[in-house]
Amino acid sequence: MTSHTDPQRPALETALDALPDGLIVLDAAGAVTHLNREAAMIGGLDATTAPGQTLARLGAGSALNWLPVEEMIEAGRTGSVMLRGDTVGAVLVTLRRIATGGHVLTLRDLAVLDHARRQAAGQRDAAPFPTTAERRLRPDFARQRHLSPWLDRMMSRGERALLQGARVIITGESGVGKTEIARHLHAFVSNATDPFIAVNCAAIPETLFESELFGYEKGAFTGASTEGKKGLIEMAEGGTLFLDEIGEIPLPLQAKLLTFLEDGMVMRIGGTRPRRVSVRVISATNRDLLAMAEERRFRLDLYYRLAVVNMPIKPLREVPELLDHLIERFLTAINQRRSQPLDLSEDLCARLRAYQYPGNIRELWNLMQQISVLGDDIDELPRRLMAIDLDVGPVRAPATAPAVAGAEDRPEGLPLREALAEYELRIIEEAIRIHGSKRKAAAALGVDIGTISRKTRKEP
Ligand SMILES: Nc1ncnc2c1ncn2[C@@H]1O[C@H](COP(=O)(O)OP(=O)(O)OP(=O)(O)O)[C@@H](O)[C@H]1O
Repeated sequence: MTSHTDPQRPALETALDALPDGLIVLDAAGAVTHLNREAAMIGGLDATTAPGQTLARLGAGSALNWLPVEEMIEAGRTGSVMLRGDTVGAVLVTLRRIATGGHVLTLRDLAVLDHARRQAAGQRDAAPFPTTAERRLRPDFARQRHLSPWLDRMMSRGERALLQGARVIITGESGVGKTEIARHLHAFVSNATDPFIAVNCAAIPETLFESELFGYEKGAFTGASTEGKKGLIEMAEGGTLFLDEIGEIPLPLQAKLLTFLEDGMVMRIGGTRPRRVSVRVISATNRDLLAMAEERRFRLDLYYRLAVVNMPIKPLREVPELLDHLIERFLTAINQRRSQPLDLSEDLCARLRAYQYPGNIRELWNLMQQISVLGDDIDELPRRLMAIDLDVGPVRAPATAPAVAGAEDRPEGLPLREALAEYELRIIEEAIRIHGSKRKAAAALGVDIGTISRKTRKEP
């Protein structure tokens, strides 16, 4: 290893930061001399303050319990040990002594090794495996449920439903975390090796839908593989099939999906023999499926097969306790990648809290990454954030109006679309009442004044 004054060091550090495994080097006194980016990610460690610290001090409050490694060093032992943490999962740490009298530690995330093992065994996954940075950003649902009784109730509802074998549909605006919730529900009821197959129904071209979902037998059509191919439903055998954006599924395919949901049998294209497949189905949408059913664009019988239990997820702007937590969590994640920690000014924090996030959690993460790049430069920061009038203050949804109009929440006797319009009007009127003018209410709700005027105009 090179010393701090070695001119080669920046190049070497860059190379160490590109390693897929975590690497920590300790000197003979047990102080950290090097800690690469992956080690900071996997271990939840702060790379900026690491040099010179002992593992015991550095590890206090980190994502992993480092005690077994400290004990090995103290006992003069080397070898491998498995560490665990709340949000990190299992990490294999290997300790070796080096000629300087110090130690080198490598950190390998077991989830990555397990994924590689399954790939080698031919059990391909539909989605590429996320990087450690992405996985470290995965929601800390235990903490979030503690902070938000509403989220806790909703998650418990989903967990109970799956335990009882009922199908769940997760509804809510884009970016509220429907996919993450589906992943959590899957993990809650499955073994670690059970497949979770996420299908984005909006992303599959209509012509390929049937073969992707149901697979085909060899020679089923020109261009078909000579081996035939399992569809995504079969790939989810023994695990969970997550049908995201279910509202986008083409009508003819809806009938075929309905048949599968009713009898659990899959017929590949060109096949003659149906196969029984045992999968749990979770679906999600940001569309109003009942309104689509009224317009004959979504089959009502399919809706009732999929939506035994509904999990309506609130937009981020209506869950301020989660917003604060996420700002903090994303800031920590950003700082793990920076050499100089990002310090958010009070003004910027207030803006991040007041903003209405039409793109929800995805937009918050995107904004925070932009801020990390642009710094506190007012001229450069996204205009939508800087246009907020902080004197007006944020409007959260009035307590009288439910945040998401779930089927069970709608006023007696009103069709869903009218019920939604009525909720919207209530929220707007409440904002006008709180802020005293339509202009201020528009600013607080993050819409333009024209929208407020139009929606509050009384029909003759
Ligand atoms: N509870 C959460 N805590 C932290 N990050 C979250 C949480 N929920 C979602 N995210 C992050 O926000 C982004 C959007 O989440 P996700 O894809 O689950 O939303 P979605 O509702 O499924 O969106 P879409 O409807 O567009 O598919 C992802 O980067 C995800 O990791």
